[in-house]
Amino acid sequence: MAPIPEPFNPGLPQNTPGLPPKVPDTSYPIEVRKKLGIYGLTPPNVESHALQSQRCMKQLASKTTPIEKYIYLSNLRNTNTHLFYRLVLENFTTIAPLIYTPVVGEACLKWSEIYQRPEGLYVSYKDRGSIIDVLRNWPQPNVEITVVTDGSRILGLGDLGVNGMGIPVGKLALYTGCAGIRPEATLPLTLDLGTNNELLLKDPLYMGAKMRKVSEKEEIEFLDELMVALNTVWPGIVVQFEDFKNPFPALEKYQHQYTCFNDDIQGTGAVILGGIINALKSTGRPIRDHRAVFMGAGSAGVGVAKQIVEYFIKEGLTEDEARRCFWFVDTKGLITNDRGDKLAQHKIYFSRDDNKGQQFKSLPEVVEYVKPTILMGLSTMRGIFDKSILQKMAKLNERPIIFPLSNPSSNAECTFEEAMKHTDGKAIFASGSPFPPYLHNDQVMQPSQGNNMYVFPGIGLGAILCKAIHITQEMIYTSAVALSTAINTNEINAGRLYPELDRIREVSVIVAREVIREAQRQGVDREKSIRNLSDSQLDVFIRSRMYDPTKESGLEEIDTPKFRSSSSKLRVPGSPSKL
Ligand SMILES: NC(=O)c1ccc[n+]([C@@H]2O[C@H](COP(=O)([O-])OP(=O)(O)OC[C@H]3O[C@@H](n4cnc5c(N)ncnc54)[C@H](O)[C@@H]3O)[C@@H](O)[C@H]2O)c1
Ligand SMILES: O=C(O)C[C@H](O)C(=O)O
Ligand SMILES: [Mg+2]
Repeated sequence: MAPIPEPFNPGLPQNTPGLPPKVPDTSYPIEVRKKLGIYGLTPPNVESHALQSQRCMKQLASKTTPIEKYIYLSNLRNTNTHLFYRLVLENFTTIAPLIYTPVVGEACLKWSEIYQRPEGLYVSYKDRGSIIDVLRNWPQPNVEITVVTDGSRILGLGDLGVNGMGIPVGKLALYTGCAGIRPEATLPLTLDLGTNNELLLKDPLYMGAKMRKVSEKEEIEFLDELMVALNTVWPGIVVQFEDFKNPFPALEKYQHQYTCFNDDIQGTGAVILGGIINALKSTGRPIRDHRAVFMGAGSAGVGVAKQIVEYFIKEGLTEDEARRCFWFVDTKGLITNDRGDKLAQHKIYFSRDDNKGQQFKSLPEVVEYVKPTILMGLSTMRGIFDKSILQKMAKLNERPIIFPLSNPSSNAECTFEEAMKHTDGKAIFASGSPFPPYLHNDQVMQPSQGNNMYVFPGIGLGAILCKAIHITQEMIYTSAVALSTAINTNEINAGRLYPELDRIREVSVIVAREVIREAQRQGVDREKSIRNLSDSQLDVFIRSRMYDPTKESGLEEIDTPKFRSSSSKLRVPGSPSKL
């Protein structure tokens, strides 16, 4: 494997291709420094992890803008990965918004300006016919998971072309942070299929091809080659599709062929179902009496509603009754069969046929007509849940469910403060990006964050560990139910819909366990040796496979057998057979 060409830096040791880099880490004992041949490259004192963290958090605090903090953390991840992840795990609620939404959105917008080094792999349309050769240039041999985007719909920020690389990088940092996938087993992948963003096409600093986005047919032909190439270089690799403008064709085509899922349709569907199960319980209203208005009928909106339909059916509604609990609004208004335009395929399932010829052009009209109990925002439209809509929701409902889910924060349909103020604290709330707590009538109200980061790390980890052949719809659904049960009594009493974020590793273990169990029930697991483990043994097994940056000694560099992937080489505790 070819190493990533490093710029000449006389102060850094040479790395061995395929092995973790030698990092002059100030916590390494003297013997380790000597064994690694890096003795003398660090100041003499051997520091504790706590002291290192203290210095880093001070340095982080000294950066005045979010983007400076993002750049600082990126540099740390690239120069001392274990220290970076120790910091992430100790300070998850502080650091997640800096490496993920919302700041990753700003980083993508400015990617051409802030770019310093390769952090993932770029595959271009002109590489078709030889995609596999580009993949083989990636220096890590044991890749187990990739997050792939074409940058065409980055959060709610639109088409950012190859500047979208921040998203695979950020999602995979959460895979490592939240689910303990080893950093060297992750591959951030960005496809340069062109861009329709005029500003980027004119920007001399833009680093992608100055060509318009290829056609849908050309895109799928390219993806066909990519999927074969990925599975040839890293057989069984888990592929997470992310932030594609039109993700439906790829998901339909590949979900029964490869180990893959779409995070925006399926991951989001699962995380919102997990939260809505808890929200519905707090309204005390029977399920069949709920009416949901969805602002935005894209991949995320439809993905979320379909997942909730499945839940309503399991709770006793017929499919038709369940489907009819949903009203979708897009740029043209309420989606109806007789609106007069040709509906995109994914909108047809929820299109209304009971509007008696009436059409509703705006959200206020739809809210007036439907009298919803649930308002979901996946429209990218900042502020569309305005004061009058929120007041109306509070008038209609004792506890209105209001989920402004668009990312980043600058695209949210309303803020937590707005939701609390205009519903007099009655809203049951979750947003895609984090908001600060809000003081209402002397009570500190805590917002919930309905972001797919609660499930995708556990789904990926589960799929890797059981060596899933496919990631089935049932595995996705199960991840949602697992998430809904992961919340504890204290969190429920504090009004939360999701577990506290600093318990995210525990949550990922629960999600991974249930995903593995579902794969086993469906017979799509290739790793049969873990079938007989009890739930608690399975949890021990999962934890044993999770990367723990506090346990890394530095000797992995010279101790090849320890350079491992999550799914191979280690023994299952209590299991006689080697995996
Ligand atoms: N919270 C999460 O975990 C999560 C997950 C996935 C996506 N999202 C967010 O959801 C948003 C949408 O993502 P998507 O993948 O569905 O995008 P998409 O482009 O597929 O869909 C966007 C939808 O919004 C509608 N829309 C846009 N402008 C509108 C307007 N002015 N009035 C009415 N409707 C309008 C479009 O018609 C479309 O139906 C993004 O902001 C994304 O960040 C959040
Ligand atoms: O990236 C996120 O924060 C969530 C989601 O995948 C999105 O596209 O907004
Ligand atoms: Mg996304």
